[in-house]
Amino acid sequence: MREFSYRDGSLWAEQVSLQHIAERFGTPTYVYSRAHFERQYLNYAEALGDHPGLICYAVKANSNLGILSLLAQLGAGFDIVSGGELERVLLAGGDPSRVVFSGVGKTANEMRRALEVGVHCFNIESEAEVNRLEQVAADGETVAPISIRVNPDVDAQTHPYISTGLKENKFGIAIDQAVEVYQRAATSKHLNIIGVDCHIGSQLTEVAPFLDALDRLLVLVDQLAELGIQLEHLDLGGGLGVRYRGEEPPPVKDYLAEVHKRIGERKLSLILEPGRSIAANGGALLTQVEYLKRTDEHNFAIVDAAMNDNLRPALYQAWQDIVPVTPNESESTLWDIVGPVCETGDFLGKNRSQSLKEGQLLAMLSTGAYGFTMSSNYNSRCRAAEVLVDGDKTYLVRARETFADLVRGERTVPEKT
Ligand SMILES: Cc1ncc(COP(=O)(O)O)c(C=O)c1O
Ligand SMILES: N[C@@H](CCCC[NH3+])C(=O)O
Repeated sequence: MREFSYRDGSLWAEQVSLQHIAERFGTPTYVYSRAHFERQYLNYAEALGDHPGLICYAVKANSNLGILSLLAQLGAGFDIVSGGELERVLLAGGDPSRVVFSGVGKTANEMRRALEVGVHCFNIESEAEVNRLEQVAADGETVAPISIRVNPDVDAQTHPYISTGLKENKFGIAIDQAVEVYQRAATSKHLNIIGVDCHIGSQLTEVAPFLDALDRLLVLVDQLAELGIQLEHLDLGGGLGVRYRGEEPPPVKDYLAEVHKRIGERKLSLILEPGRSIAANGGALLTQVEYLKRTDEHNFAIVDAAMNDNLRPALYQAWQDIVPVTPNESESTLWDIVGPVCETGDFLGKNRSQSLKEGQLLAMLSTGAYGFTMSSNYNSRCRAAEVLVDGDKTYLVRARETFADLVRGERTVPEKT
């Protein structure tokens, strides 16, 4: 996390101290580093080299308009999974012709809107979806560009909840049925087959599973070419994993060098949909210690951020570093760092060695991806503020929610008559 570092005994994001951000915007607050997002995106774009291709940032990782706009300004493409994400991309100035639309449950309305704005491609996940998209395109007297998401049945060797490329997962079309679905789609004058895609899982720290999937996809690409179905692109889905706690993901350029070697002379452009590796280490969740509570079993530090702000520890038992904004020299003890939500599973970190005081500020690191986007209002908690740091400037890119936001659209009912 190069952009988050200690200076003069305190933690900074780029040229702004987190202490200053907490004083100005309160806690809990997500803090993002613009430089990190830009560097990570450009790392992918540069690794494409002279090969044709498109980096479609996975909006689900962090969909704040500030983040999407800075990526749009760099010419990024976007991978979306809902109509809401599409509208965010458009509002942020993203180019719809660089958007790929993934997801197993696209509604007819979402398809219509995506056709209207001209997305690059629909990543189709089932035969039923082929039929629905064909109908929507026919009704609109247009042609929908499509790719079929195949499920290559490879083990991504990641957490089972974020593994998506095995036969038992709900995603994609089994690779041994893909030819049949392509042939069916090829009969339609309202569908234009342009690609193939897959996504085998997230937080992969080895390239081998990606390359296994690629090898299987290339067999399919060649088979389709023999049948007269020539694809223009191959989309390998999400990006590499990140370092949360000692993981060492390989450099993107090594990964893409292997990919290009395998694609060889085929006239295929490459699409990637990285989310986590662009966003995760560009964010920190700032929180304040409310209470210290010691029991016979445990020391609990109750902080003002909770599972509704960052669900990853509760959902995946994920580890993310929690560090003091201003470290002190006192002796450390083990703490469970927990939130105020009424759930035993509401923790941010367990058995963390810290020297803590009430009122102290902590930063939960590596929370730029799947942090705010997975947050909720559980326990009627207002969602956190989001602040983007750019050098010595700070932008409040999402105001902290208020009680009025919490109850917007709700109403009470009259007394029973
Ligand atoms: C279809 C698709 N593309 C891209 C991504 C982003 O993956 P990652 O954040 O691991 O780069 C995901 C999420 O895992 C996904 O489901
Ligand atoms: N939400 C997950 C990643 C899921 C990716 C979505 N396909 C995480 O926080 O690790």
